[in-house]
Amino acid sequence: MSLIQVEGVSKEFRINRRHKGAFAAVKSLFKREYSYKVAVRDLSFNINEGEIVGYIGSNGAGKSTTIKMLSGVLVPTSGSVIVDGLVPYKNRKLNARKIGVVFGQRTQLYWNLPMEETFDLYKKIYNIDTVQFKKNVEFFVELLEMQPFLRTPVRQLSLGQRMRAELVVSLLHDPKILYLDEPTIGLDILVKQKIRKFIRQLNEEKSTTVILTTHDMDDIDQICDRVITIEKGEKIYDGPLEQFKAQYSVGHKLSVSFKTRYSGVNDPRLRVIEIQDHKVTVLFRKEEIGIPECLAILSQIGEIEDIKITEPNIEEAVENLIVNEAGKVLV
Ligand SMILES: Nc1ncnc2c1ncn2[C@@H]1O[C@H](COP(=O)(O)OP(=O)(O)OP(=O)(O)O)[C@@H](O)[C@H]1O
Repeated sequence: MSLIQVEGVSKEFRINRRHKGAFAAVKSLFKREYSYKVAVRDLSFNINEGEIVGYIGSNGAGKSTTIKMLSGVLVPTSGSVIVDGLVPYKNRKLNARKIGVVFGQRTQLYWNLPMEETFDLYKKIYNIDTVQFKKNVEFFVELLEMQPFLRTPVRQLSLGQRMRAELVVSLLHDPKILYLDEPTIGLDILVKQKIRKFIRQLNEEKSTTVILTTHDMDDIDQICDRVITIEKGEKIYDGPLEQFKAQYSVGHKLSVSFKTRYSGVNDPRLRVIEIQDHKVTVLFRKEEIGIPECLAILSQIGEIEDIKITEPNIEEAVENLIVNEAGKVLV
């Protein structure tokens, strides 16, 4: 049976309607008016133990609302959520022992305490066995290279150091599932790489199931095996990352600079997307035409000075998928 089972889940928020003016404020004391916002609609998916799933979509698509229902913070309006045999909102305490949560924009750390003492505090909160605790602290501190700043108060840590600390406190009690909401937001590329590598190692060594929401498509590319895409509250894709990229990417990009002015190419497999004097950029699909053949065709136009090939990009694939789906709705 799957570790996480989401079946026909919807979440609707009731929003207080406010009218302008003093009279309207008085009137609203007697008669409240509401509007409703459907944040998630008829959502279903299953996630097995040990999977790393990227949960992606545009701003306001419903990602955080889903994670909050999985972690028991929000109650679904309809449908069922079962996490490791429990209904999260009905068993918040038990569920909390099975999950770790990191929200990139919110902290679980204590400003004035150094990490060493914060770890001790979490040991008490979760009542973690001493042997398990020591083993975990050692393991995480080494993997995330945290030794140099264990005794520094949190308020003096950099954003990257704090994010590593957030990860550790959410993992000290060995949760089966880790929910990560924008874990690399605002970090420099070196720290991002460190965190991505850590998440993969965690998954390999402890089989932790990871659900990651992010707008950074490199996170998805480098961490996840499977992608679920949600748009306007509805699931629009669920499958392997590689299939997602192959199905929705616009293709490889090839930019060629000529010694002389670019004079035009006529092959349906090469889609010209940009022309600048001596330079042309074309899109092509590797299934239709290989790079050597592309270059052979382009070299007939003139002498080539420089080339640049860009791999399909997952960001474009997401945009493409959303445009496709919007088209379907309109038809
Ligand atoms: N407490 C709330 N009350 C009313 N509406 C809400 C509430 N929380 C979320 N919403 C609305 O539900 C929709 C989904 O929001 P949600 O935060 O889940 O999106 P998201 O995919 O996480 O977006 P982002 O990528 O911007 O964080 C949005 O339209 C949002 O405004």
